[in-house]
Amino acid sequence: MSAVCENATVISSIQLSPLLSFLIAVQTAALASLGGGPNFDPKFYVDLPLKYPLNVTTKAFQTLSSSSSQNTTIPPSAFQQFQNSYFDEPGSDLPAYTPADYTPTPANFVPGVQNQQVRKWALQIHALWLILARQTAAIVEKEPDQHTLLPVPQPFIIPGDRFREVYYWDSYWIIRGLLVSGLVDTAKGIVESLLALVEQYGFMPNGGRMYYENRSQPPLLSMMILAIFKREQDPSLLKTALPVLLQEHKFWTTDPHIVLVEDSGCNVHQLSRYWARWDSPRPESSTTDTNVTAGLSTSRQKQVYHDIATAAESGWDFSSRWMQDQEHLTTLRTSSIIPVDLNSFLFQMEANIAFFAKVAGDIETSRNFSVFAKSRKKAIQSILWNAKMGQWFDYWLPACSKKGGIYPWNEESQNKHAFASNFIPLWCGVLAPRDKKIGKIIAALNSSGLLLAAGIATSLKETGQQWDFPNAWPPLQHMIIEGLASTKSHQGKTLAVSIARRWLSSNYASFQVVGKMIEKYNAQYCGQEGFGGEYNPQTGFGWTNGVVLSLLQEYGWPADLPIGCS
Ligand SMILES: OC[C@H]1O[C@H](O[C@H]2O[C@H](CO)[C@@H](O)[C@H](O)[C@H]2O)[C@H](O)[C@@H](O)[C@@H]1O
Repeated sequence: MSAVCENATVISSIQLSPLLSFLIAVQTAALASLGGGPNFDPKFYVDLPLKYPLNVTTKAFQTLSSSSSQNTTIPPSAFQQFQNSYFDEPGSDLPAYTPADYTPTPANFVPGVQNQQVRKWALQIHALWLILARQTAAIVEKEPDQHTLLPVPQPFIIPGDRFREVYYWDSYWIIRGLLVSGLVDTAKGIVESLLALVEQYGFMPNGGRMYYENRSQPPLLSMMILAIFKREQDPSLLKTALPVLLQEHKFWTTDPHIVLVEDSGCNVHQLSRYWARWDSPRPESSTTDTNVTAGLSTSRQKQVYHDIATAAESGWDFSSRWMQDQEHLTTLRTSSIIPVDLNSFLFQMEANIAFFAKVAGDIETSRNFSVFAKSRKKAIQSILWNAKMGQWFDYWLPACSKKGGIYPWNEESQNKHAFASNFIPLWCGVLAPRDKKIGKIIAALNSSGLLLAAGIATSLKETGQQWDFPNAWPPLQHMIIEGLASTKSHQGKTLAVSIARRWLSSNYASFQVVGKMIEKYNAQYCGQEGFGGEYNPQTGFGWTNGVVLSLLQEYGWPADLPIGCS
């Protein structure tokens, strides 16, 4: 039988807009002129709003570049002057906004929190929504060639710091927190904005910037809608969202995201992978990516750029999870991997669509999606589940597929390293709450080495990348805690409470020292922030706040239980 091998893969890349091409040139010039260092952030330059039309600004930049002596380096003072004269501050096109549904002390707020210190902290976090709420300035729609921002119809909550725009998967935990805070209309507004973006693009971009149009992020839109429905029981949002979710589902289940794998019993399964439509440096990190691929052949560079952008689509940018040698970005293989979490999220999306369609009275769609969910569950259990090890593993596609693009299955192609993602299917309801496998999964999690004093580590490998050891990310904690709690296992439920308490203690202790909430923490040591990756740790922080409020709502905090690091 003839085989199709990896080097035959075609990456179709979308076009870079003239505005982005220009801002990348500015970013490159800024690095040369101002020098690098830990505070140089390439994203800053592609977020700069232009004061004047693109042709005027480009001309001024050309004049500045050609007037600088010898090579291309512009003197720092001249660069700074150019920046001040021709650009507004990044984020100035996203004015702050006070959500109309905000009150400083919401009714029935985290009722189970009896400890007054913890209640005070919860209210401080609640107040942070005011700092993180934004709306699109009217000028963005009026002058689209001067802003990289994607305008959206409703105000939204940003993660914080350098993340000045709306993000896809972050919004799920932000919405969970907003619902605890009683900001239901704000939560609905975010969903309305995301639905508008999906209608425009056919998928939800990574975030609200032009440079995120080449990829998506972990697909949690249907979960945001479900969270609001659980609170409000109003079917109207489900009905409006249904056709848009069908569009999103198509994006994830057609070429190039769809992958076919034949199991040992000759059954062919459909699963999905991450795949960015991009084979150049990411505009927001162009100078960084160019550095990573220096010295590689052009075709290798394109492949690495593609797998870098694809890792950003996974939300895990970057991690040894996607690297062939567990160490170097040049060995990323992200687009040749079938991820456990992505397929579990899609199972959840399919089950949600089946439910939403039933509520909307569209019985045929509901039946079809129940079948899709059932088939995906079967595929997850056949290709990704490992009965011996009691967990699910990502499947690394063998280099060659059979004719028809069908990949063979073999156990060695499961990536047996410990990652927090190996336990995400529990959250997505892939198993029934009383499934016999649950005991084994809890044992596997307990012996994985990932459960540490201050949370669940992302992996066991310390690569210096942010989605690796010893970093502990809020969404991963929350999904595993809720996954364990959703089982009928007493042990699972007890473990969920224990992880939640340690996580809250660590976030609390850090907040008492730095006065801020951080995007990621250190799983090893209580109260310490995370580190590594291509940017400094960011504060704010949307999903961190959402997870804390959601856990406090669920578990409360007894009056006599101390919080913080003991
Ligand atoms: O600028 C580098 C990368 O930054 C983002 O990724 C990280 O922050 C996001 C916002 O909190 C989060 O969703 C993601 O999981 C983080 O890794 C961005 O999403 C990337 O696309 C971008 O390249």
